[in-house]
Amino acid sequence: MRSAKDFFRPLAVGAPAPLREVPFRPSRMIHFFDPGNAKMAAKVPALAPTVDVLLGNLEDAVPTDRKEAARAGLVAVARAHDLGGTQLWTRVNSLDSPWALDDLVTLVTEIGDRLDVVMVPKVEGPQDIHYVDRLLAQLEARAGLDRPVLVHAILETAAGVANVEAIAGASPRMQGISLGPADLAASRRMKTTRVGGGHPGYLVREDPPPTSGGGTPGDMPRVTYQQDLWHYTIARMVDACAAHGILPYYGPFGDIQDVTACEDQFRNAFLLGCVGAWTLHPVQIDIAKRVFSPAPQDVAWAERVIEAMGDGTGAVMIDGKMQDDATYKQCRVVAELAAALAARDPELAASYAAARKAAL
Ligand SMILES: CC(C)(COP(=O)(O)OP(=O)(O)OC[C@H]1O[C@@H](n2cnc3c(N)ncnc32)[C@H](O)[C@@H]1OP(=O)(O)O)[C@@H](O)C(=O)NCCC(=O)NCCSC(=O)C[C@](C)(O)C(=O)O
Ligand SMILES: [Mg+2]
Repeated sequence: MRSAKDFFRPLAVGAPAPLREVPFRPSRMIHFFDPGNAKMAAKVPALAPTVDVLLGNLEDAVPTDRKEAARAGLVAVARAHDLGGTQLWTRVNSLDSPWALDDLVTLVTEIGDRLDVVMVPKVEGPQDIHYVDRLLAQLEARAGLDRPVLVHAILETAAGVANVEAIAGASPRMQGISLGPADLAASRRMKTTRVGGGHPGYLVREDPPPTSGGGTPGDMPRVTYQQDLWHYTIARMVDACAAHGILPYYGPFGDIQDVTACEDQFRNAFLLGCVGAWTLHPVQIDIAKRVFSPAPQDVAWAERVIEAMGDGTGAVMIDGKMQDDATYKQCRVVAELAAALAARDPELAASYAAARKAAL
């Protein structure tokens, strides 16, 4: 553990100073593409204005014999296109793989000035972040970068979940954490075979009605309620991130055709505190945009409460509901998120303005 007084010191001579706060930039969807797939890479200029984050994926889903092509493809994409306000992230290969070192060395020295965040898969504890932290500092110094590349961890091992608080606070570079439900399920020896989402077998059944003679509880029709396999992990991840001032994300939803269940999973994560999710296919982009942007009527309500609460202390009644210092804080979360998103999304800004007008 570094001493508190050294925490914000650069880890290499000539490396840029670490940031004191994670800048809040819209990241409702982290859109995955394979930079070694020429057809997908060709879509980058058209995709960029439609997403908050474009992520060149080098890890799982890129076959072994195309790892180098994916890395080279990402360098080419970053050099060829100006992505405007859209962030460029990458997911490098896992730290125990034969590719991770070259991924980091090549990307930071060749396109470090274009790269906002490096996503590190299969993080098991703070030691993984410390390794990447020092290496990035050395590479930033070599590349002459004037701002640090941030780090995002994927929570996809049982050890990673057990250490999530320490991972979140391991470095000032930590930008956020995403759930990695597929690898996490395997690591935990869960018996699912999916990427995120629920499972019909994970349920609670209502109590049997009182028996009056015949029949056993096993014979009676009873309603069942499917439960959320990921609730515990997401809630824990959100707390770890919030406690350390970094951002939590849902991660991927693999049933591309089931847009309804995707929206449900994304919305649960949004309500619990996540700021975005991964989009694996273009059909998921608008879902994430819709879900991770506060609804116009919620924003209008939040602004009304903020106005009525003045300096944010005391208690008032609005439409039969008590408002006080704590509801004021919740409303500020919603209103501040809406303002940050609207600054980058004129369509959203217009829908907020219309709801504000209707609420007058
Ligand atoms: C699922 C796949 C194979 C279906 O790809 P497809 O071509 O079969 O689908 P399609 O519906 O036929 O595609 C329609 C059009 O969209 C294009 N397209 C399709 N996807 C994209 C995309 N992402 N970005 C840009 N364009 C895309 C595709 O090229 C096609 O273009 P066309 O109309 O011109 O022919 C494809 O969407 C894909 O490869 N997506 C990314 C998969 C990926 O990155 N997986 C890894 C992340 S999840 C993960 O790693 C787990 C985790 C965290 O680690 C853990 O839980 O452990
Ligand atoms: Mg994974």
